[in-house]
Amino acid sequence: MASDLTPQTPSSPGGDLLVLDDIQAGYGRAAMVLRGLTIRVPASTVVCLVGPNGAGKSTVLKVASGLLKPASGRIVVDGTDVTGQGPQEMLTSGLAHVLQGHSVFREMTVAENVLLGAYTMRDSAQIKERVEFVQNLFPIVGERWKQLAGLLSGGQQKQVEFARSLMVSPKVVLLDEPSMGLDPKTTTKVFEQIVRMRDAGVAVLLVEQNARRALETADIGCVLDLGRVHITGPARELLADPQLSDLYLGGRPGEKKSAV
Ligand SMILES: Nc1ncnc2c1ncn2[C@@H]1O[C@H](COP(=O)(O)OP(=O)(O)OP(=O)(O)O)[C@@H](O)[C@H]1O
Repeated sequence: MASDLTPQTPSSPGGDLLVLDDIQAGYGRAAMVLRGLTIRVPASTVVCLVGPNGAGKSTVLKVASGLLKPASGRIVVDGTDVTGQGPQEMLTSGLAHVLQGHSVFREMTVAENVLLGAYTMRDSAQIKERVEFVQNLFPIVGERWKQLAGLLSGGQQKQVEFARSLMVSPKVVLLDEPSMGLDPKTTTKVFEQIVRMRDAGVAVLLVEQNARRALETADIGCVLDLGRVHITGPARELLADPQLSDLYLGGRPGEKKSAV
C-alpha cells in the first residue's frame, strides 16, 4: 500500500516545531487510545490528521495541548522537551488549542473574545502589536471589533477563535474540526484562513472529519489507525493513493464503487 509514501519513523533532523514521539495515552483504566504514536509538525506547515471515527485524532490534540497527560512518550516543542506540562504551560511553550465546536462567547464583543487570548500577557505594547497582527490576518476581526460576536456568521466566528489563539504568538496551532457545523462555502473560506495562518509563520496541526477537503489544504497528511500513525506523506500523495482513498477518504471523487 502507498509504496511511495514514507512510513513514520521516530526522531528526525531539526526544523520540527512540534514532535510527539512514541506517545501512549488513554483515558482512565480503559485501553490506550494512542499506542506508540509519532507525529512531527515542521515549521510553516499544515499537518492534517485523518482516520476513522474514534481513531484518536482529538486525543492527539489533547495530548499536545496538555489537556491529557501521556502515559509514556515525549512531547518536544521547538527543541524543548515539554512532556508532562499542563495546558497553561503548554500555551506558554507555544501550543494553542482551538477546541472542537464553537468557543466564541456570543454575548461578548469580538474585541473581548480576542483579548481573552491575551490574558497571560502583561506588556500592553505587545498586546497592541498582536491585535494589529490578527486584525491584519483576519480583516473581519478588525471590521467587527466592537460588535457582539454572536452577530457574526459561523465562519466569521471561527476567525475570531483563530485570532484569539494567535494572541500569544504560538509556534503551533492545534485545530480540532474547524469546519464543524459550517456550510461548504464557508468551510472553503475557513481553510483559506488556515493557509493564511501558515503563510504568516504559524505551523498548524489539523484534525478534520472532512478528510479529503483537509488534505487538499494541508502540506502533510497523517493517517491514524489503531492508535498509531499508519502512514504519513505529502498530502497530495495521500489524496492520489487509490487504496488510502478507498479506506479513509470515502473513495475517489467521481468514481462509482464496484459491487462486492
Ligand atoms: N473524555 C474521554 N473519556 C473516555 N474516553 C474517551 C474520552 N474522549 C475520547 N474517548 C475515547 O477515546 C477514543 C478516541 O476518541 P477521539 O475523540 O480521540 O477520536 P477521533 O478520532 O477524534 O474521533 P472522531 O473522528 O469521531 O471525532 C474513542 O474510543 C473515545 O470513545
